[in-house]
Amino acid sequence: MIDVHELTKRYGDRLAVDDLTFRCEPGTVTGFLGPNGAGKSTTLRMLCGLGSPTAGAALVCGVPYRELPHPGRRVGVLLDASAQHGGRTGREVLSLSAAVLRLDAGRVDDLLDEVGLADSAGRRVRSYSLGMRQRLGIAHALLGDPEVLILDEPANGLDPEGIWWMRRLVRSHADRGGTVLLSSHLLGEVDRVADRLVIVARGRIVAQGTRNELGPDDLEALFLRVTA
Ligand SMILES: Nc1ncnc2c1ncn2[C@@H]1O[C@H](COP(=O)(O)OP(=O)(O)OP(=O)(O)O)[C@@H](O)[C@H]1O
Repeated sequence: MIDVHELTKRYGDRLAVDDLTFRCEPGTVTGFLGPNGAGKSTTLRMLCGLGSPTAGAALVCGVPYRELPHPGRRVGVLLDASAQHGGRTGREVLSLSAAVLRLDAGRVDDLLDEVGLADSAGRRVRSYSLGMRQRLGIAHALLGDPEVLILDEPANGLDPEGIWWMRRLVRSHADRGGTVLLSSHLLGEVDRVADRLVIVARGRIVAQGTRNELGPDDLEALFLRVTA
């Protein structure tokens, strides 16, 4: 469960997030859409404890992220796939986090396999392509088998097979009762996988609901209309 309530973030005199309220229920995928600079990443960062709200609340599993006793086992986060240390191998990145989460080593190998990095696991991350970093970031998010996934542009850099795989992964996570909040500029992808949409512009929600609730327009037309 994700609960964003009257969430506001101000940087100096710039209002990046302006009084957002929405909820993501277990068993659903929520697509979080908006033009560049709309406030999506700022919102996701606050949900993951990487920034404090100026006002309002960003709750995951009922509490602010920083108050979760075992966050890696509750919430899987992919915000910036390039944030991993370039001098570590893919396997080292996952093994370090697996040790923190007290997972057995087999989990790392299973995930490397699942994300298609088994053959590159011994290579340093600095030699990875963008798509490979993205796959590693996804493996990292899944490591603790969390109920909530918060993913910022997860398809970034993925090849067509990777995008297909990502869509299935997100869908099956929700179908097993998980909660997914997914930010992306790929409207067609979001349209295929999301149960609900939250569209923001200039820090404010300009539309939210299921596709049916949002009317018959195709998503691109709807997006352009509500964000204009
Ligand atoms: N650390 C910061 N200091 C000052 N302003 C910031 C900071 N981070 C973000 N902003 C501003 O907040 C607003 C929202 O930015 P944010 O990165 O959340 O948008 P976004 O919807 O994720 O955009 P994009 O689709 O381009 O990633 C922008 O005007 C941005 O310039």
